[in-house]
This record gives sequence, C-alpha cells and structure tokens, in this order.
Amino acid sequence: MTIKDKKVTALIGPSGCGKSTFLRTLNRMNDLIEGSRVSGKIILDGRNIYEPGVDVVELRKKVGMVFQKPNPFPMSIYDNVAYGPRIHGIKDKTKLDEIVEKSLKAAALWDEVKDRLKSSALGLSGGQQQRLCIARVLAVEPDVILMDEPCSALDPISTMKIEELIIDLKEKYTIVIVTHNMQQAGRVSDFTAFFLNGELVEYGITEEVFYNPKNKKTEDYITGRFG
Ligand SMILES: Nc1ncnc2c1ncn2[C@@H]1O[C@H](COP(=O)(O)OP(=O)(O)OP(=O)(O)O)[C@@H](O)[C@H]1O
Repeated sequence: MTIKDKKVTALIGPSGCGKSTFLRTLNRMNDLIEGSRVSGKIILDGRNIYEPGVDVVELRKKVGMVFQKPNPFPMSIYDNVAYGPRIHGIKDKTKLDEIVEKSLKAAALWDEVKDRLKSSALGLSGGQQQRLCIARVLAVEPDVILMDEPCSALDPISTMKIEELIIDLKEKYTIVIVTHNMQQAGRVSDFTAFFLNGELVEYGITEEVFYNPKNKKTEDYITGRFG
C-alpha cells in the first residue's frame, strides 16, 4: 500500500479488524507493546523504518500521532506546545514563542487561547484539548500525522472543527486517520483503506472504494451488511 504524500488516507473497517494496530506500525508505536512482532517493511523517504539503526525518537518527530482521547499534559497551554521543541533542544524564548503561536494558529486554536497561554490545558474543552494535541504534534514539524479516531470523544461541533482542520492541514502534511465514521471518511479523505480480520481488503480513491468497490466484502461493509 502506498500512502500518498499530502493527502488524507482513511483506515476503515469493523471493530477489532486491526486499523489501530496498522496505524501504530507507521511510527513504531507497537514497539512499546511487550511481545509484539512485526514483519514486512514500512518505507519512509526511501528507508525502511524497521531497519536496525533507525532513531525511533527522530522517527516519531517526523511521524506524529494524535490519539482517540485528547491527552494534554497537566501543564499550561504554552508548555504543552513548547514541550516537543524543548526536548529537541530549542531553548530560546523568542523562538519558542514563535513556534507556539505558529502551531496554535495552524491548529485553529490561537484565537481561543492567546490570552490564557499560561492557564492549564486541562481547563480547555474536549475539542480544544484535541486541537491542542494537534498543535503539540505540529510544533515539532512532522511530515506525517497519524490520527486514531481523533473525534470519537468529541461533540458534533468540535468534530466539524477537527474535520475542517484536517482538510486544511493536508496542504502541508500527509495524514492517516482511523475512523469508525464512514461519513467522516467520505468527507475528509482522498484515499480509503478497508481492513477486515487483520488484513487489507481494498485500498483506493475514496469515491471508488465507497461507490464502486472492487471487493464484495468492501461492498457489504460499506452498504451496512455487517460491522
Ligand atoms: N495484523 C495483526 N496481527 C496480529 N494481531 C493483530 C493484527 N491486527 C490486529 N491485531 C490484534 O487485534 C486486536 C484488535 O486490533 P485493533 O485495536 O488494531 O483493531 P481496530 O480495528 O483498531 O479496532 P477498534 O475499531 O475497535 O479500535 C488487537 O488485540 C491487536 O493486537
């Protein structure tokens, strides 16, 4: 499967089919699970990310991740966004201010928080927290953003804001999103991959997978016969 640069790819399929597991292979998050085993290759910028000698911290900087439940750190809004750049060695206050502002703007959150950057991130609404988590990923300048059901804990208005944000972000970033919501996959993605029982069944342009699926199992899932 070739994940296209600066496009949104949606991973769909019934519960337990392996969407999240597949997503987590893309930045080696499964390495953190004891006893996990990976075969095959994931090629990013011409190099297999599972090759010996790959710096996993650098890889995860390049391939950022946003989780199902917003998980801001228990610190200020500013410090949440500055966290990654600081870890990567940026100490200059002016530079950090710039990164924080730029990332919050890109995550469509700046106007809502610019007057309370020193307040705790935990005081934000769920939708704002999720956009903060996106800003935190953007602050380390990734190439790829992985999103694991980023809207499943959010209300419809916050969901709409995140979807608009995803569409804006694909100008600069390659996005892979796991979603349970077929309408969401239809609205935000350019490409869709359908998984079933741990296998990739079909992958293609979203409209084709939705309206003209090649595989009978995809058709059955899309038309609601199971899942
Ligand atoms: N290729 C695979 N090889 C071995 N185990 C797998 C594979 N894919 C998934 N699994 C296992 O199947 C279970 C469900 O996988 P996963 O959570 O990725 O599914 P999901 O499609 O994201 O489900 P949900 O939509 O409910 O979040 C996990 O325990 C995972 O370890």
